[in-house]
Amino acid sequence: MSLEGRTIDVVEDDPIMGESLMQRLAIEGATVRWWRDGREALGGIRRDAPEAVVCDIRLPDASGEDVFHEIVARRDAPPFLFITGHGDVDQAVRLLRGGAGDYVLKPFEMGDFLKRLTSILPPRQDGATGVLGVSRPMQAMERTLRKLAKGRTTVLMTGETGSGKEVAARFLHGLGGADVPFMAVNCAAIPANLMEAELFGHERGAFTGATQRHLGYAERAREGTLFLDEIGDLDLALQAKLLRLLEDRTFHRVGGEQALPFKARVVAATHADLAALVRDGRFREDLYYRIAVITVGLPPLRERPEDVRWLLDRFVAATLAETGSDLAGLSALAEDAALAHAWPGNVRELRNRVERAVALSLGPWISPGDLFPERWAEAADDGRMPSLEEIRHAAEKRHIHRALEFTGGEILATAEALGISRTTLWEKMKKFEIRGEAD
Ligand SMILES: Nc1ncnc2c1ncn2[C@@H]1O[C@H](COP(=O)(O)OP(=O)(O)OP(=O)(O)O)[C@@H](O)[C@H]1O
Repeated sequence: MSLEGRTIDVVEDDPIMGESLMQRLAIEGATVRWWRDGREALGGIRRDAPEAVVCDIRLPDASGEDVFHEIVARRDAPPFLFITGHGDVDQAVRLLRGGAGDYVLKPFEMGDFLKRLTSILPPRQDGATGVLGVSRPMQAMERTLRKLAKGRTTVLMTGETGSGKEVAARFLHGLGGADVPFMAVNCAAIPANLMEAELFGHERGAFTGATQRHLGYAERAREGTLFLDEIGDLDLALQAKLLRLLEDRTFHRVGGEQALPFKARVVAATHADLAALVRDGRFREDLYYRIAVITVGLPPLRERPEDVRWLLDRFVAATLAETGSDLAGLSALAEDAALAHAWPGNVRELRNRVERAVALSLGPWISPGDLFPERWAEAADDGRMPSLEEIRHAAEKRHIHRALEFTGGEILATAEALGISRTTLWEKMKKFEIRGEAD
């Protein structure tokens, strides 16, 4: 079994050991990131969600055991392969009991190391990832959703507005395969007094104006998905009814006697801090625990620059095709401006900006001013035409970033891929203020 395409983080302070592990794992086809102390490792592993971690037990600022304990407390924690000296074997055995994957004793033979690492890796997921995003956190999220595809476990999607909670819910729904409905209900948009009848339906004559039987969302969802958006805005009385629906998996139409079976999966979404709403008495604690069993967090777009590029490419291509525009595409400077932007409205904002830019750009290339007209208008100086040199530098910088990402930050491989020497690459990285992940 090869390491082709696997994502592995190495936590090692020894430069020689670190470099040789990086090289060997890259040769095996893995995407590798290297962290040199505990603090760096904690941030990096949390952000990147690798499939496995190779970790030295002794680090300058912490022990590998500390790093492991911090990470293992998280859901979907990757397995650890510890590198230990003879003096640390007791500790390594303790770690194994605590759930670490395995350990190798220094000095070790590379073949044995690779075999052990391969054996602790989680099985490959069927089907390609990269539907929701290409960044590591989004790929990890996709893997989680694929695991949840079968069954009816309730899932809570959290994340800032526009980060893609509904898109992720629809993706999960689509994984189910069957041709069943996805019923989306915006709990913030429906008035509280109408919500019960909307959700559970009503019988004829249940109240004034109920001239016919009406099937609610819960019933129309059949064996599909009931997507409850903005669940934090659900009225307290309705929260009690929703809890009963989830506990008993039955419901009554308003004015109905008969208990009807509820067969759908509930996916709830919120951009609010539900735990805080529970503390304020605005959300039932029992319902909170019932729906938060599996919580999937959508990271804000500003924390995943790889997805900014990927989404830009997709949205620009799609919008050009849809509108029949003859624009050449996004300029390198516009992409840089997009990468520097904080995207408070997340993917929704990105999509809107692209659509507006395509509609308004005078071309041939979409400029930073097309994407961010408000900023362009404010800074008169910026309204000038970029020089050829600026365009060339921006393109070079962007391409070096891409190559570094592609090789997992491996300098030699990046230089080779770009057809320049290692020194030239270093010089350019310095000039463009690019920090290598592995330097
Ligand atoms: N991974 C993605 N790929 C393509 N488009 C996406 C992706 N994520 C979000 N979008 C687009 O961004 C917009 C907002 O997405 P979505 O409605 O899923 O966000 P949300 O988190 O549910 O927002 P809100 O909290 O405001 O309801 C939609 O137009 C959607 O098509």
